[in-house]
Amino acid sequence: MDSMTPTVPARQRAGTPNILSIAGSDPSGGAGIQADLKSIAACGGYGMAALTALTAQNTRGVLAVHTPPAEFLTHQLDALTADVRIDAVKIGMLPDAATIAAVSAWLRANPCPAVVLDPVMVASSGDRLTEDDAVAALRTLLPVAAVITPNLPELAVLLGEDTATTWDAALDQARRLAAEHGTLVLAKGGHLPEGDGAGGCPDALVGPDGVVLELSGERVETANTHGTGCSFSSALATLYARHGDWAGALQLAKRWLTGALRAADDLTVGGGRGPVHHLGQLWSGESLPDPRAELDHWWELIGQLRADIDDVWFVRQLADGTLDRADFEHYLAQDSIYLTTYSKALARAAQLAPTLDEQEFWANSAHECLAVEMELHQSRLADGGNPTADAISPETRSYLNHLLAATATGSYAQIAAAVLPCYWLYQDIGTRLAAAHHPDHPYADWLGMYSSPEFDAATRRAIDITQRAARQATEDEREAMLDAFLESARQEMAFFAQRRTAAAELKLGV
Ligand SMILES: Nc1ncnc2c1ncn2[C@@H]1O[C@H](COP(=O)(O)OP(=O)(O)O)[C@@H](O)[C@H]1O
Ligand SMILES: Cc1ncc(COP(=O)(O)OP(=O)(O)O)c(N)n1
Repeated sequence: MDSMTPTVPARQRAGTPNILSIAGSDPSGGAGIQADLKSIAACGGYGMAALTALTAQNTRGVLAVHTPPAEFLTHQLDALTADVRIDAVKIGMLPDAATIAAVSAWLRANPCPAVVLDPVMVASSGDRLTEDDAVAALRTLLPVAAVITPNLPELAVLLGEDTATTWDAALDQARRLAAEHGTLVLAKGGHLPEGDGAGGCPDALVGPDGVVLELSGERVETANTHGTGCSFSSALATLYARHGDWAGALQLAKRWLTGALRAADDLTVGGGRGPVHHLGQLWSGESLPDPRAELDHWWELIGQLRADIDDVWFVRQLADGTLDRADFEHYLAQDSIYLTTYSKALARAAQLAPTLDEQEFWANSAHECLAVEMELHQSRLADGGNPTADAISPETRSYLNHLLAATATGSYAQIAAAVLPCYWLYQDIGTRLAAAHHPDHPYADWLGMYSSPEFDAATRRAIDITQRAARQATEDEREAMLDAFLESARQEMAFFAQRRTAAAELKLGV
């Protein structure tokens, strides 16, 4: 049978991606293609499977392996390429050299940029899944992969070395394997001995030049870890096909796998090492792993606060144009004080930014903040601006203290999260107040600024940057980001709700 349809690159495809697993069968459902299909489904892909081998296996071990003729694997693969767009491929158990040759020939004829190769050799029960003399053939297949996902013993066999006993040694081996084959290597710490110095179950995506992304995963207390390697590699392929970014896909895959391990003991499958619960998170109502979901979730968390802001006297009166001029000028004076410190937080984000692009965004924002907004504010102040520290209201001081603490001690990701509500809430309110924006509105220029396409674009960019930082953050750092974001949102609310104080009135000559 001829292969007729070229494999289509996977990057950022709209809709559900088609993911092909080329792997062996585990009738107990915890590893092999059964685990792959469940993982693919749980991570939002359409799963397909071409079988390389049938094992007689349960949760205690592998009793027998039957390998169909390699030509029949070629028939399966050709049947798919003749009909189905394949967005990513996961390769698992390849029992012998003939099977490896068939997969290699098919991939040469149908190149796919999104191949995750899990070089399965020995099941954790100790049973061999690949013939000894097939290891050399397996090495020749490695360059077709975008990512290779060996466990520590497999990593060592591929290099012809001893198994790493420390995380640093594992990272070094992964880097050398990546350099040798021009791929990324996912170093997995699941097999690290206790006291190796890494703690938990770390993973790292490693390229020829070193670590691209390192994740410090917690070790979940469960005996049910059968098929973790199969499940992880399928999740990685699926999430890459959905989002087009290996580091982001790894973050999501790791979080999903940790959730599946946490739910593993809810299942009762066999008397040995049982499977992880691939669908546990979906069944308990969690949504699909999605990099956009993190900030959507944050936004939902402040849903009530956003609704409450619309009811704040200041916002209501601003919208209907009845806001007293003295109240508006008091607000502008406080905002001017706020903006001088806020721009310093933006400048600090520029200083810590990991890319030139993000540095430029934050630096421009700091400048805009001072030059454009201050000018607008000061032109409207009765005394021409220049508020002094004496005039700071308790609400402004509290917000500034929060920002100062975040910039003094927080990481780049935390600072991004802390400055985000000022963009996002103003853009949100600005969009709704745009309905009140007509040339005769007493505060038309102010309303116009926060409902402009430029401010929308800047807000979108700040959200995207924060989202990317959240995706690459550790679990602890993401929590700190959320805390910073929620606190800034609360401070925004208090800022809008503040009333003129006698001291401020005196200073501002109201
Ligand atoms: N008990 C556990 N808690 C958390 N993560 C685990 C646990 N066991 C395995 N993992 C993770 O599962 C993934 C695959 O596990 P590993 O044992 O390294 O590979 P394999 O299943 O291929 O032997 C790794 O990310 C590892 O950190
Ligand atoms: C058919 C089949 N393929 C692969 C494996 C190995 O799976 P893995 O995810 O490495 O998990 P453990 O076997 O280590 O639990 C398998 N057992 N069967």
